[in-house]
Amino acid sequence: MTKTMPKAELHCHIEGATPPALAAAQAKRYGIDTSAFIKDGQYSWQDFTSFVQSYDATANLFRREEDYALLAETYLTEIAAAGAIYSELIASPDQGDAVGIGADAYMRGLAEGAERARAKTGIETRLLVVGIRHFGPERVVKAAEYAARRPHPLITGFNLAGEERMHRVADFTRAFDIARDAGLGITIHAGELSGAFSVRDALDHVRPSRISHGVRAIEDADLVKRLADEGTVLEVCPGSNVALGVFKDFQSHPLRALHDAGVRVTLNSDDPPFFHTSLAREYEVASTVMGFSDAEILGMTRTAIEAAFVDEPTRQKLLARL
Ligand SMILES: Nc1ncnc2[nH]cnc12
Ligand SMILES: [Zn+2]
Repeated sequence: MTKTMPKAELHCHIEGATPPALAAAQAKRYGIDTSAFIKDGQYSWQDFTSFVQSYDATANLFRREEDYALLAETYLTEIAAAGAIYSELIASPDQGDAVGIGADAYMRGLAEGAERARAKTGIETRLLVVGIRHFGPERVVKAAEYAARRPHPLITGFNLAGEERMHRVADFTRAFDIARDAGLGITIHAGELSGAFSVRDALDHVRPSRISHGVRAIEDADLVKRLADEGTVLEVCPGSNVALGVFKDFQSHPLRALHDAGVRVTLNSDDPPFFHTSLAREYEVASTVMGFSDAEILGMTRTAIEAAFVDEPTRQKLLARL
């Protein structure tokens, strides 16, 4: 029974967590037509490329610092009500620039929302600055330089997301070196749309403590062993993987195989309403469809908090709540 279990999430894109009802309210506020990407109250897309287009169109519905506070407060309050005690949100300074308020106001808004949710529910939140792979290495370096300035105390990590099939991981080593040298936690999207090679490249060139997805590593037994030996934590999103067709269904998903091979795995929602899921549903599916015991699932939550990009006192406080 996972409903009342404590939960933690390391991999959720904040704009990708926008409830369609909130998207509709924002669209009304700004007089934006959403019929191209919201149909019958659901986000509409067919493949990863059109998912990114819907994602970007939704992201553009948030235009003021207060909008971002509302978005973060709404999502964090929702998952706290489902038992989440910790959340890391993937946030893009490029998006703050795209809507014209700049990265600082964008991050301040998200942090304000996180603070409101914490005051109401106790949920602890951190923000991960993300570089967008299909914007190219130079723009990702700029995102890393922004994060390296440590512009907000809640910003504790750096990630790379976007179109995994563009460029090579090696093209982004400078961005990750800048982020790592600034003391930020390092994670990277790999092994989702591209195969095992992209996970190996991530380990070789970026040396992350975590990988967003990483699940295609299952195609290479030696790589699975390497992940287990090195203790790299995978931020696995089964609902996202099935929705995007990375695996055809939950029964074919390698979460059980990775877990039983000793790889440290966690449960995450990625872009929950886009993939018709939620953090609570990921926990429920892990239990009722993938057959994980309550103890195994609690272990995944523990792993998430052990791998969280937080200070030690906060980590200990969170571990004490498990
Ligand atoms: N699943 C995903 N993969 C890569 N980039 C993303 N941005 C938002 N969701 C993503
Ligand atoms: Zn993701």
